[in-house]
Amino acid sequence: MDAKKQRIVIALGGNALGNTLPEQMEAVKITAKAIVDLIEEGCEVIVAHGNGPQVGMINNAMAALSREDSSQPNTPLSVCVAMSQAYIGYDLQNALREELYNREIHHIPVATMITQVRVDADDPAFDNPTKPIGHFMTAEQAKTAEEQYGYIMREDAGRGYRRVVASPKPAEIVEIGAIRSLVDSGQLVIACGGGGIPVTRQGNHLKGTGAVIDKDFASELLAEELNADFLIILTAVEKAAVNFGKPDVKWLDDLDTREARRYMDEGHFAPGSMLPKVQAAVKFAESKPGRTALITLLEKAKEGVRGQTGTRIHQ
Ligand SMILES: Nc1ncnc2c1ncn2[C@@H]1O[C@H](COP(=O)(O)OP(=O)(O)O)[C@@H](O)[C@H]1O
Ligand SMILES: NC(=O)OP(=O)(O)O
Repeated sequence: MDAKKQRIVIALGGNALGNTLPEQMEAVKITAKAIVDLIEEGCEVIVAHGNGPQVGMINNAMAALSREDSSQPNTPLSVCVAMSQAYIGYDLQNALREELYNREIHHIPVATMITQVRVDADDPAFDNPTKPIGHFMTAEQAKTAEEQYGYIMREDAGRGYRRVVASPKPAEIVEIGAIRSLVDSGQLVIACGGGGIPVTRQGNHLKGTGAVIDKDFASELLAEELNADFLIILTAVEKAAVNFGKPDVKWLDDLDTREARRYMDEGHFAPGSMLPKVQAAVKFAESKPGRTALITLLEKAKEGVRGQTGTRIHQ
């Protein structure tokens, strides 16, 4: 009998998708290779992804349209998240299909699930926007965006200014039943894109809400719900570090959740970038014995699964 396949939820970060339309079309080719490598290793893979640059771009375009044409009401941020899921899912599923075919793998259909994620209407995050979206701006451009459009702008880790929006925690993946059916039938599923379309429940009605959920937390919930063995967060660094950016930087290979919590308390992981990844990794590792989270570079995913690199977080 075949050994049980390792079930892996992969969370793709910004470098897996690029910042512009042409960049994304190129980036997804490399991303698809890394994902299909894992399938060839014998893993069952579910793909989730971010949308920060894309949802900002879509939101700006829709706002410009409504400024030009007063008959066009502005598009809610939740609808922009839905648009970003479809746009990114389109590029990713095309690239994955092509890569599977290039390797003569014809039996795995690829599907993108438009995914709604319920959040709590009373989540305190609605009163404290923290999630950076869109492109980076200079201080001058940021001031103009604040004055002209009422955006809330924040400096982002020495890289420039970005708009920030509310980022409530994911409470429930609405389409989890459909996702599970597709995954269990052997399909390669892209789900919870951009953290999921944020909705609140009003009786039977799900109402879109103006926020962008962190894809690290949504991917963690997806991994728990699908009873995954592994949560892999693919980003722009091979490992998480303590004393990041300092001369005495120490790259982390293997951490138990107590050590990870200690490093978080000591402030080693930047909020809005590495901190949510480590928080999501710890939550997943503590959700059930045997579950492991891995943070590594997109290009190192295969070596990471083999235990050869990345930061592994376990109980
Ligand atoms: N302690 C740390 N160890 C490693 N990287 C860190 C740390 N703190 C902050 N970072 C930064 O976090 C970045 C990853 O976060 P982010 O750019 O938000 O990722 P993504 O878009 O892939 O979700 C890394 O590229 C690195 O610059
Ligand atoms: N939604 C989200 O977390 O997007 P990024 O990963 O691009 O920040």
